[in-house]
Amino acid sequence: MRASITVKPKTDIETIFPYCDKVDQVLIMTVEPGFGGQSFMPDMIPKIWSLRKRFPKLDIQVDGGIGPDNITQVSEAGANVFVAGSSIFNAASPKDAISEMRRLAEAGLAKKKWLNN
Ligand SMILES: O=C(CO)[C@H](O)[C@H](O)COP(=O)(O)O
Repeated sequence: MRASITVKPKTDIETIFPYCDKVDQVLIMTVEPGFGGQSFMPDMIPKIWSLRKRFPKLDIQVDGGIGPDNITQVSEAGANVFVAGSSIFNAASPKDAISEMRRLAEAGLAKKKWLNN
């Protein structure tokens, strides 16, 4: 079993810091939870940086409007688990969309930018 905490957009990331060493994963919502097809909220990116710097081994998941246009940004910030609905199911080739996002995410994570920012 894996334990996880989910953080909604209006919740400060610092609120959960005391519990992060007790869970396997934190899900940072990048839209208000409710339904697919919403626009990614770029102002959630600093939460990812902040969490990754403090917890280098934590799984950090992002959910909401994730696609090829923003997966580089969120992976460079330290997100390593991605929920993508519309960007895959609305793509001409879902298979190609997944491959491209996987490539971009792996490249973003490989930079380990959070070590220097
Ligand atoms: O349910 C959601 C929010 O509550 C998710 O955002 C959704 O499942 C993912 O879809 P999309 O990639 O279209 O945002």
